[in-house]
Amino acid sequence: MASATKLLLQERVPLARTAWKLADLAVLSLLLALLARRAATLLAAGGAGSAAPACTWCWLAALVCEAWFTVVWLLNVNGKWSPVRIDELPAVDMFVTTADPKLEPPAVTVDTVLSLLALDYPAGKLACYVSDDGCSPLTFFALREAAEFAKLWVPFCMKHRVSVRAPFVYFSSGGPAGRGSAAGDEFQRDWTAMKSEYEKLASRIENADEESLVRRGDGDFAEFVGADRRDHPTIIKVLRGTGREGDGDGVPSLVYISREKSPRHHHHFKAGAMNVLTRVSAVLTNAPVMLNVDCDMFANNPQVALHAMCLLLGFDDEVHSGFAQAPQKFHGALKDDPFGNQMEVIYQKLGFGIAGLQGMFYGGTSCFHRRKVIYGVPPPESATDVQQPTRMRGSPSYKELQKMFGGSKELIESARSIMSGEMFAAAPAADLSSRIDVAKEVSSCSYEAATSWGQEVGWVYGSMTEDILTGQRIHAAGWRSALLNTDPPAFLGGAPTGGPASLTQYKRWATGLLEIIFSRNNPILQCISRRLELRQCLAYLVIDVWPLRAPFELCYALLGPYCLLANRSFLPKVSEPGFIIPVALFLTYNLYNLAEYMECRLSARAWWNNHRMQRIVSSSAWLLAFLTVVLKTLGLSETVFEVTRKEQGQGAAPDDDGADPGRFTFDSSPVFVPPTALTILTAVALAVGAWRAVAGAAPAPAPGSSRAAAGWCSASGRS
Ligand SMILES: O=c1ccn([C@@H]2O[C@H](COP(=O)(O)OP(=O)(O)O[C@H]3O[C@H](CO)[C@@H](O)[C@H](O)[C@H]3O)[C@@H](O)[C@H]2O)c(=O)[nH]1
Ligand SMILES: [Mn+2]
Repeated sequence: MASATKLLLQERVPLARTAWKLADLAVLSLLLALLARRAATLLAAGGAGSAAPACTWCWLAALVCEAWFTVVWLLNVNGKWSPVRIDELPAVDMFVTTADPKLEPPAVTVDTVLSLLALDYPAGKLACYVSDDGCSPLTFFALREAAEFAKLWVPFCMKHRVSVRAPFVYFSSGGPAGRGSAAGDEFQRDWTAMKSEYEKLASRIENADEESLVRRGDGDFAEFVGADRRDHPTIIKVLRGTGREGDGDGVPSLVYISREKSPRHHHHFKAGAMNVLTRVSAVLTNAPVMLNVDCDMFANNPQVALHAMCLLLGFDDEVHSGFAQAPQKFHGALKDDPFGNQMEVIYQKLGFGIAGLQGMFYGGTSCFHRRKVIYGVPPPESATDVQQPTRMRGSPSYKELQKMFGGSKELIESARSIMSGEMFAAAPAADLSSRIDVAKEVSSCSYEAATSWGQEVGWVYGSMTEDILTGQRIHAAGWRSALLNTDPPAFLGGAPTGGPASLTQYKRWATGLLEIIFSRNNPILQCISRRLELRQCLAYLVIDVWPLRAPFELCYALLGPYCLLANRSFLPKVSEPGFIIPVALFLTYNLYNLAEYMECRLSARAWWNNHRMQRIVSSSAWLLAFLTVVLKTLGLSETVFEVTRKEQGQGAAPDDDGADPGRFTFDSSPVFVPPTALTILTAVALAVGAWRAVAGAAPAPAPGSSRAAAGWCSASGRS
């Protein structure tokens, strides 16, 4: 039975068929009546011989046959009597966010969207929604073209069981040869045709020009005329799908959304975009499961949605999988991780460790959520928990729902159905285009005013790292999360290349994490007042304190040069017995670290690169994040989400100028000032120390102290 409390990996849902059962019985009674009549006639004929049938043996034979037919009918009735529903997979709404056509080329977004449309999952149960915070006619144009291309691409992927369904990645990974058993003539032909279609698509997207698209102003682009990305009404376009069943050609629905923006309203960056996606999809398809990916995170494993269902439906108790998060992995990653942003060791060591506590953090992308979890519903057995807000208990009234979800009647009705826990509800909307007005209503800037959106409902506002904050709220409600670790990896994305982009990303993360610490959502408070487990709370703190590490590390890094310059020491001297302790610590700590990299099958070079980046990040990105949040707290500045630049097929080849893409580059950003200053200072101090050691070898105490300090400075790996 489908029940809210117990969902299994497999389900038997009985179907009601009363009318059919009555018909079964009617036929059966008629058959029996026929037999009775015949038997009676035969008996009568045997007795009186009066109204004897024309042919007795014929009647006898007929009786035997009809008796047999009755038996067959009975067997059939038995077989059909208690059927169950088959093919019970819940619907999934898939969200893709993009924010800037320059930093996030539309071709990248298109690749991601196509990989989602071609997932191995019933097409009628998938719908893909793209949020475009850039309000870009180019992005819209690219998606419109992709929607056409999908009609060829999806059937091709299904027919030939294509393994990677992001076309750019697929076609750049070589020719059709050696693609499994299907590599026959037909495959060769289809492959060549498809490649040429894809190249046409890519060049149409590449050559599209914003001005002429808008100037031509053909119907589709009318709404983009004069639209400023920071100030424009909502644009929603149904690119595919006149209903839950898509267009009936086996390709899921696709909807483009550029939410309303106005300078008078804070748009809350990605969190705001996700909340609009949540509401728009609620009034269109209202799937009980939602997947979200960044625009550069394509589905690398076409079965990922099926795998996710194993986690979402497979536990005896759904509390174990409020959401299923796939590890962030990167495609075309640079060799030996020069910018320390592939996070493999962090994922395998810390991530898998946390998966053993209350569960993996929500990472902002590559995650399947239950919609009701996003709506703030606590896990079943805690429904009566005293710590839950009253309005979450039982079934909330219309008024309560209105306070939480806002004024849209349609949204409230859809939320009610979701909160009841029904995973297999029937499709609400027949024709997506017929509900655009409702969808626009719920995506307006003012819709969230005086509702729970951004607080207890949806993606939580108030941190640049909205993912960690939102996941933490879910854990604090008592849910656990599951790790979706598939082989091949579920999703692959791009890691930023280059020093500046990488440090900007680290700075944003650190800023957001510190914002969490300084807010009412601080994990310690959540642990005390809600259901965030203590060890999970400590796990959140491991990353939340990133920016707080900066002042301490900076201070420690300054001690070395200071001691060298001032000819003092902050470590035991070589001659002292305590000297062995820092040396042993230094060696053990680094060996421990190196061993972790070895165990994750990474090179010593990768270990060194990561170690180096850690020191750079700490004295640059984390330090600046620390200062940014201090300024924000003092009300002197605002924090801003700086989008990471994405490149198509990144990491594959060196830059145009032939430079090594792993080489560390700088720009004029203030983020580089502290580490550069520190490096210069250390170099000077080392020179002074060395000079003193050589020139002043006579005065007894100095050399030991300088050497120990110098050793420690380079030991801490600062570069
Ligand atoms: O105003 C905005 C800003 C960003 N985004 C989207 O947010 C996503 C993530 O942005 P990106 O610049 O790629 O950030 P990353 O640092 O790579 O993202 C990681 O960290 C973010 C939190 O800092 C999470 O939101 C992401 O999901 C997670 O992958 C992208 O799809 C953007 O298009 C928006 O939709 N609106
Ligand atoms: Mn990203």
